[in-house]
Amino acid sequence: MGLLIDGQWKDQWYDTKSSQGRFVRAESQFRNWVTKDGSPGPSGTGGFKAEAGRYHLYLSYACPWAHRAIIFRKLKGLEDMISISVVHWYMADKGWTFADGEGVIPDAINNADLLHQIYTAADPSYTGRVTVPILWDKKTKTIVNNESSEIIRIFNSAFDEIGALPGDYYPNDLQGEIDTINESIYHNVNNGVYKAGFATTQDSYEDAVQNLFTHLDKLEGDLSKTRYLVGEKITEADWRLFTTLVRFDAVYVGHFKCNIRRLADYPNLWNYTRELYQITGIQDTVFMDHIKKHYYESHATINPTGIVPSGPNINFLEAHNRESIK
Ligand SMILES: N[C@@H](CCC(=O)N[C@@H](CS)C(=O)NCC(=O)O)C(=O)O
Repeated sequence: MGLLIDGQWKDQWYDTKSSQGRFVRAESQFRNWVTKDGSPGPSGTGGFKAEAGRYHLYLSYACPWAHRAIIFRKLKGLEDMISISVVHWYMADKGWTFADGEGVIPDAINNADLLHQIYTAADPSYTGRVTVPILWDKKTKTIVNNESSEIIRIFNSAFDEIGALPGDYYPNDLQGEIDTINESIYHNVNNGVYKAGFATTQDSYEDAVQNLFTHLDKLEGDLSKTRYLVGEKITEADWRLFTTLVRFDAVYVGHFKCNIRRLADYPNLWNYTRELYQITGIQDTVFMDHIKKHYYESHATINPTGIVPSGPNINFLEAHNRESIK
């Protein structure tokens, strides 16, 4: 684990000393948008028109943020239009790499061995974390965007006129509600598990884990009343929650010590997770092997032996009961 400083790689773990043991996630820095006509999006500069074959996604199958992008590429049928590379699950002193391994898809665009080479290819003096996902423009040879919440919005609509599948997961009339739910779930659940797992003091861990379960309990209640987070339609908010829930019992309960309850102990959340998992194509986006090996092997400060637990056995294909909830 490390970061780039003025384009030079430095191997260092997250600094929690300056934040009293709390884990604070850094902001993503590349914030341009691909749009239908190449005009600028909500942030950054223009020049990135939606074109088949022009863009490439750098992914990790382990990472919940990258998983959002994999899901939207699948839901919107963008697989022939947007090519991908997939990093190795093991992230250590060199950061993410393209070392040989099952499921790894080498970088055929920039021929990088290490993911940080993609950041310096875009900006030779880049300072910041080297994260996935990354949306790369083959034409101008730069990073368009490295923020998953924006990459999924790009995929949701920018390619609609050039052959993307129908489906709007961020419809106009629900945007306010989706944004509000996202904001809470991001801080308390998506990032909440990391705040518990990466805490380096007992107090910061306890604050984080209690807060996480307060919010999971609330979501359990909400999902007893509505089938999806924003009512009867699956939206972006559901997919953003899904990538954390699908990892919960396999990784967050054990490795991140989020063990007050398991997902399997929440009837509504667990049925809801299985329903989303069973939607056409979604199970092909879940790589449990990369997920478990990444967390348990890569975080040496949390799990120094690198032993990956054998269990739990989770059957995401078991029938769910969500049709009964309207
Ligand atoms: N805000 C970013 C976060 C992405 C992120 O933190 N990805 C993790 C993998 S799960 C990563 O690449 N971490 C490497 C690091 O922080 O050095 C997003 O949502 O795209």
